[in-house]
Amino acid sequence: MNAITLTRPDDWHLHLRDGTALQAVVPASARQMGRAIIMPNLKPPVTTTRQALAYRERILAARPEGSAFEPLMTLYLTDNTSAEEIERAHASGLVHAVKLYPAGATTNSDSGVTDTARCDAAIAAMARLGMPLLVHGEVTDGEIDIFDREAVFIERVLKPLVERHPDLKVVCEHITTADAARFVSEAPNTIAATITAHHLLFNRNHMLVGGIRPHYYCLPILKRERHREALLAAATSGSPKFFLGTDSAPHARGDKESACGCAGAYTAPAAIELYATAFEQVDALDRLEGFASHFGPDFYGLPRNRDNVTLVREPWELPASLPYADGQRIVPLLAGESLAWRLRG
Ligand SMILES: NC(=O)N[C@@H](CC(=O)O)C(=O)O
Ligand SMILES: [Zn+2]
Ligand SMILES: [Zn+2]
Repeated sequence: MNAITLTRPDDWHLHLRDGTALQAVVPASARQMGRAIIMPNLKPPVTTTRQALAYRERILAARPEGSAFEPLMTLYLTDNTSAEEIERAHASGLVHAVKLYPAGATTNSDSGVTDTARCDAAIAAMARLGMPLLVHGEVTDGEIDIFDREAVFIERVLKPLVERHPDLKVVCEHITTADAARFVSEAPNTIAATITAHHLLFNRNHMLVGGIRPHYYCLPILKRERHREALLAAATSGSPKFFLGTDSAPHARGDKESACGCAGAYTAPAAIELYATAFEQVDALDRLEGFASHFGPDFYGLPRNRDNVTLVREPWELPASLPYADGQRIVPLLAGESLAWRLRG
């Protein structure tokens, strides 16, 4: 096969930042994706509908001329989020989900939730309104090994949460383990997951063997090969519970190549090509369209995109770096390396 045409994909987990960084990264996603669920972990976080709508305007203004890219906004859940704020968000028609960051789990999560019991009223409102809760599923307990934090979160936090709120729609974001893939597969249809391209392509050896490679460092951290294989099996299974979410998380080169480097892989410039590479490894390119373009909107209750994109088998090299905020540069994942598939146009 030398070309594949798909319904235009959407990105159900994307970081666009703000200010000049936003200006630098929006065109990459807008070129590929019809829509994207926009993460609210700005500084300060997007905790109110008003902030989300203002942020949406800034994203719209950063789109290239003629782009129809549609940002789907989210709120950042805190211990103090009220049921009224959830109702306001839902009534806006422009805020599509609410994001749960356990406090301290990842980049800009200091204002996150300390105990989900404190958010019961807000979560009950979401369950009632059919608004999905998007979960960064890692415990933050210092005693739990970083490679175990997702599996422990499922047992300690997620299972009790969905038992308390059986109608709640949940997206387990950027899952990285066989444990999470199994939990989602066996759960009711209210529970789905996004999977990043980098977790489908790489394991922890890629990050740590032969030198430490900071551009592979993201959270949840890359795991063992058996977990990568389980994720690839889930993504290519044809199950509508698993869909595309890049977790493209831009950080300036100096913040990544550092003694204490930031977590996040910048994958937006080659997102669909990276997914195609992963799917082709297991001869499952015929399953890419469902994962990339159908199952996400179906879960969120939105229409599928009506236009198409075409991927062609045409080797190309990712740039070594790209312009970023305030004269800084950003290094995309697989910078300087070659990919077999290229998005046409
Ligand atoms: N994935 C990451 O490693 N980083 C994300 C935060 C997140 O999605 O957890 C970021 O905002 O930089
Ligand atoms: Zn996260
Ligand atoms: Zn993320």
